[in-house]
Amino acid sequence: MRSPKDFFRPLAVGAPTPVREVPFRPSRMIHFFDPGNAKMAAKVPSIAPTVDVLLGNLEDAVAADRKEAARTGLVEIAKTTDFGDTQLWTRINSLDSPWALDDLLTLVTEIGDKLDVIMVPKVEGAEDIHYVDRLLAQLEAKAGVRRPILVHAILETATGVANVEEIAGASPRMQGISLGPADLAASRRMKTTRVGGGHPGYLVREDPHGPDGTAPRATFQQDLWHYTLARMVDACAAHGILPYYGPFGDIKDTTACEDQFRNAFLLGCVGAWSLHPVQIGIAKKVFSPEPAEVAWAHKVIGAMGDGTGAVMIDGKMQDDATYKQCQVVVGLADALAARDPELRAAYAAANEE
Ligand SMILES: CC(=O)SCCNC(=O)CCNC(=O)[C@H](O)C(C)(C)COP(=O)(O)OP(=O)(O)OC[C@H]1O[C@@H](n2cnc3c(N)ncnc32)[C@H](O)[C@@H]1OP(=O)(O)O
Ligand SMILES: O=CC(=O)O
Ligand SMILES: [Mg+2]
Repeated sequence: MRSPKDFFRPLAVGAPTPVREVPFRPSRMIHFFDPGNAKMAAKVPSIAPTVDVLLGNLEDAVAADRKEAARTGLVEIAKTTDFGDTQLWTRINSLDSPWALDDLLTLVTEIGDKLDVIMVPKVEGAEDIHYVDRLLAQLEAKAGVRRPILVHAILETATGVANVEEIAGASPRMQGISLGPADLAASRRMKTTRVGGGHPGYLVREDPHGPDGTAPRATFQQDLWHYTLARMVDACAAHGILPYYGPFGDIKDTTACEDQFRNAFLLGCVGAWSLHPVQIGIAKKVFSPEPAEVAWAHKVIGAMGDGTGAVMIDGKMQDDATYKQCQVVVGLADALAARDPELRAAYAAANEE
């Protein structure tokens, strides 16, 4: 095992120095597109200004005989598109596939200076991140890439979930983790065929009541993903990296998508994937704190002075802990407002009320 003193040393001579802190850049939606699909690729310049992250997907959803076209397409798009301050990410093929090595070799060599984050699917443990970490350092050094490309893991195997803490802390390149509910369901042998979201069969039922216990008993649908998401959020927070909800596959059910995204937001996630343009606005709405909530947080911070002691505001007790909660909300709102003029105006208006 390497000494902790070496944790922030480059893994190849000439590779850029690893970051000490993951930069917090808004990433409310990671918008997936297939760079080998001409129709989707043509939409990239118009979608780029409307999203926080554009992700050229090379893995699942790209057919085996279209893998090279997707890779080549991404290189072309990265070289010819002005992304402004929108981040460009990619999802490479899984490390046990015949394409992953060429994905990394080609992308870092050709567009390493354009890529912010590489998403690695089906990560099982720290060893997967170590493999990518060293290879990236070698390729960055060879290609003269000057800032380190960060790594994002998808949590989508039972083994990955069992090892989530070590994955989160495996490298200073670790930017974040997304829940991958579709592959995770398969890996765990769960009996859902949906991509994320709830299931009507996963419920609790009210106790028997009424005369002789025969009254109709209400049922309450539960969240299949709560345990994993909460575990993932804790692992990410403990290691100073960012947690995300992944895909919601029922594109037409925008209401349930919004609910699932909001659960993730409330639990600590900073964003989710958008698979279709209709999900972009949902993620933007959900992962931006409500203006009234931001105004409330400012009010608490203002009333708390140096952040210690206890005060009452509108009948609610505030102390050091709620001060910190409010700082989380205000910190996020400030970061989003710096990128999003509409949100900036909405927050300013709510503060003045
Ligand atoms: C479990 C996982 O791994 S999830 C991650 C992997 N999956 C993906 O990345 C899926 C990405 N999304 C898609 O492939 C598509 O959105 C699909 C297949 C779900 C639906 O596609 P379509 O049937 O074409 O949807 P629809 O007809 O509503 O599309 C409307 C328009 O939006 C375009 N569009 C659809 N999805 C996207 C997208 N993600 N990005 C950009 N444009 C898109 C379509 O090309 C179409 O364009 P047109 O109006 O010029 O014809
Ligand atoms: O890749 C995502 C998933 O849900 O599987
Ligand atoms: Mg998957």
